[in-house]
Amino acid sequence: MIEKHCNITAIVLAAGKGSRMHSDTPKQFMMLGGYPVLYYALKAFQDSEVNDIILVTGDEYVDFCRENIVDAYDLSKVKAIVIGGAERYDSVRLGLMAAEGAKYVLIHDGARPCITQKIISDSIETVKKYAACTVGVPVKDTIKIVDCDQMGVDTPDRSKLWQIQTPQSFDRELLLSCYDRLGLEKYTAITDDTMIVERYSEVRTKVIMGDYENIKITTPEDLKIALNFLKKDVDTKMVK
Ligand SMILES: Nc1ccn([C@@H]2O[C@H](COP(=O)(O)OP(=O)(O)OP(=O)(O)O)[C@@H](O)[C@H]2O)c(=O)n1
Ligand SMILES: C[C@](O)(CO)[C@H](O)COP(=O)(O)O
Repeated sequence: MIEKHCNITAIVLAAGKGSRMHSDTPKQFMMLGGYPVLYYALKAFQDSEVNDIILVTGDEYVDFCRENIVDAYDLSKVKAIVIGGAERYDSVRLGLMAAEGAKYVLIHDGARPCITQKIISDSIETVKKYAACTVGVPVKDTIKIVDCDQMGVDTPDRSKLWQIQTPQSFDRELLLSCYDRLGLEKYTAITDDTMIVERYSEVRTKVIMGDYENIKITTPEDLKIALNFLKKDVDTKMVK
């Protein structure tokens, strides 16, 4: 049975250092089209059917986020600003613990500003049915497995490969129980939350179509690409 009325919380991650961006300012706080990168994801959730937003950031950026982003843009659904951890999954765990009362959580990279309302509503509809869901897109290029000398080892069948994005959406109790089983061990190879659910539960994650524009800003050229994707929305907002 699909539940209609339950608390849905977005957990927006913004505690990374952005080492691959090579910028003094973490990428989520860099300006893009007149707004901080992080603003776009928060605004998308503010305008969506999620009830609350938990923002996870570095301890030195809590005041900055509150004053310059949450209050400045009247993002009233942000119920807490939580201090993150060393790895992405540490930050998720801390956000998850703060999302008390949520039946479902949508975990999203603050560095993915091009998220759409369709992605959010499709994720909510799907997590209610499957308990674990991620958005992604089928890969367009050939993917090669290489060894440490960068010599080709194998070429997986592309028809089975998807590039995974966020939000990743879960029944909160399910994800919490998987994080409990993960414990405090350190795994550098954990790059998303669906891996944790695969490893520590029997639940299979439903993968749904995201959007090729829902890119993660990781390296400098991504800023130019995202700006193009966002430009029409930015122009519309600017004239309001
Ligand atoms: N300890 C961490 C690491 C990452 N993130 C967040 O997770 C998202 C995806 O991570 P990534 O792109 O890897 O960001 P960084 O860790 O900042 O980048 P890098 O790996 O280049 O240092 C980002 O919104 C980032 O702020 C986080 O909240 N806490
Ligand atoms: C969660 C993620 O965005 C899905 O593509 C990605 O795995 C995050 O990886 P990162 O190394 O933290 O950027």
